[in-house]
This record gives sequence, C-alpha cells and structure tokens, in this order.
Amino acid sequence: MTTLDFRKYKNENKPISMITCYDSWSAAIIEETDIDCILVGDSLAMTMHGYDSTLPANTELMALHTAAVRRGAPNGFIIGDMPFLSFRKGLVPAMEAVEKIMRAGANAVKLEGYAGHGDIISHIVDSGVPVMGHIGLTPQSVHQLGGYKVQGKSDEKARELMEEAVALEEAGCFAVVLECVPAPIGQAISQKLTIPTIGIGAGNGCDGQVLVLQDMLGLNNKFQPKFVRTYMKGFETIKTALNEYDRTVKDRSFPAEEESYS
Ligand SMILES: Nc1nc(=O)c2c([nH]1)NC[C@@H]1CN(c3ccc(C(=O)N[C@@H](CCC(=O)O)C(=O)O)cc3)CN21
Ligand SMILES: CC(C)C(=O)C(=O)O
Ligand SMILES: [Mg+2]
Repeated sequence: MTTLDFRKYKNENKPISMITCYDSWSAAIIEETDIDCILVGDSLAMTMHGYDSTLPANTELMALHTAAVRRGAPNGFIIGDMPFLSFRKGLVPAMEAVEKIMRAGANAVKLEGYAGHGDIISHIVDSGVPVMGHIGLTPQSVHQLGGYKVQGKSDEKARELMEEAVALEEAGCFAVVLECVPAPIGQAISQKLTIPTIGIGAGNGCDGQVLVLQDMLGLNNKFQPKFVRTYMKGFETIKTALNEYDRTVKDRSFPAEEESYS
C-alpha cells in the first residue's frame, strides 16, 4: 500500500480496510492479513492506558507506539495520529511532532479538524509527508463537542462538514476519516471528494472503514457504540484461557514432563 493506492482503490471502487494497532505483537498478526493499512490512533490513550479520553496522549507516547507497530509490521502502511494540541502550537512545534512520528516509522500522519490549521496541513504535505484528514466526531474536541455524539445532524452542520472535507482535499490530504456522521452525509462527502473517505460510524457509502482493534475483537467489554461490530468474543476467550492456565497450575498438571527440562 502507498498513498497512490488510496486513490487507485477509490477509482476502482475497491473498499479500503484500516484497523488501529498500538503494539508489536498485534502488528505482526495484522501484517499477515489482507487489511490495507494500520492506524496508530491516539485512542491508545483509552484502549492501552486506561484514560477516559484521548487527551493524555502526547507525541512521545505516539512515537513509542508507532515504533513498536513498525517493528511488528515492517512492511505495513502505518498512519500515526498527531496527538492533542501537537499541531496547534505553531508551525515549528507541529513539524517537530510530525518528524518524531515519521522517524518512529509512520508512512503518514493524521490530524483532527481543519479550521485554524489548514496552513499547517499544507505545510506538512509540501514537506513530503502524507496527511490523512479527520472530521465529524473529533475526539480531541470532546469537551467542546459536549461528549462523543454523532455530528452533522442538521443541514447546516452537514454543509459545514462537506466544506471541511473539500478544504482538506484541496490542502493536499490523501484521504480523510469521517467519524460518527449520518450515513447519507458520509455517502455525499464520499461522492463529492476524489480522495477516499475512511468511515467509522459513517455508513456504508464511505470508500473504506476503520475500527479499533480491541473493539472488533470484543476485548472492550465496556465500549459498545452502535457502529462497532465484534468479530470475536475476545474478552471471554482470553478469560477462559487464563482460567485454564490457573487451573492447570493449581492442579499441578502444568508443567507436564514435555514442558520440563531433563
Ligand atoms: N475503543 C475505542 N473505540 C473507538 O472507536 C474510539 C475510541 N476508543 N476512542 C476515541 C474515539 C471515541 N469514539 C467514540 C466514543 C463514544 C461514542 C458513542 O458513545 N456514540 C454514541 C452516539 C450517541 C449519539 O447518537 O449521538 C452511540 O451510542 O453509538 C462514539 C465514538 C470513537 N473512538
Ligand atoms: C478512531 C480512529 C479514527 C482514531 O482516530 C483513533 O483510533 O485514534
Ligand atoms: Mg485518533
């Protein structure tokens, strides 16, 4: 996968699959699958570190996880999230953050929103670093949005979303994430843009889909928004295996002779 393939997939009406990943061992599994690209999302603050928002993620943490994912998936196309405020402190700090994430092994960066940092997006793109946009529900703005809610519900808000999407394409983004918007809006934006849209809770009309790995594996018992499909009962499966280990330790059937040195 390269940035050129994103446009090619869209032109050939071929859906793009993206999955989040934050560590080496799951990256190695993903590398063996047909999934097109990996997002080292700042959602790792929540899924990996137990925070209740993405705000605690910083550039150092994102770079650390990006490097781990790169070691696990040496050939994957990796997009690294620019964390909260990292691109809002002026051009030089923004470029230093981009540099850390790219040097950690990303192929591209993603950043939330458009208003107020269109110039920075263009500068990153002009510097030779591919940028993925992200509009709709932008979790770094959760306090301003008043919670994790579906965005673009009114005609006016939907128009604003469309304008932002077009502006991101014009700024040079190679793709754009649409998060938690009504399916008709997701479809309308996808039809308008020449770059692909990657939806999460944005309906079937998007050019691709992304889910958080732990959500789709059913590891995230507490988090069940409408857009998540669980493809595995991960929590129960792992719990059963752990209890089996515990039982075999306590009944002394583990380790067996073949698991011991003579
Ligand atoms: N594990 C995980 N998965 C994610 O998809 C995810 C994260 N973490 N962290 C960052 C953001 C936060 N996201 C969220 C969080 C909550 C809802 C949610 O509760 N949605 C409501 C919609 C309510 C409405 O109708 O407005 C739902 O019930 O689906 C949606 C997206 C998506 N992202
Ligand atoms: C949910 C996706 C799009 C994301 O930005 C993340 O995982 O941080
Ligand atoms: Mg994110």
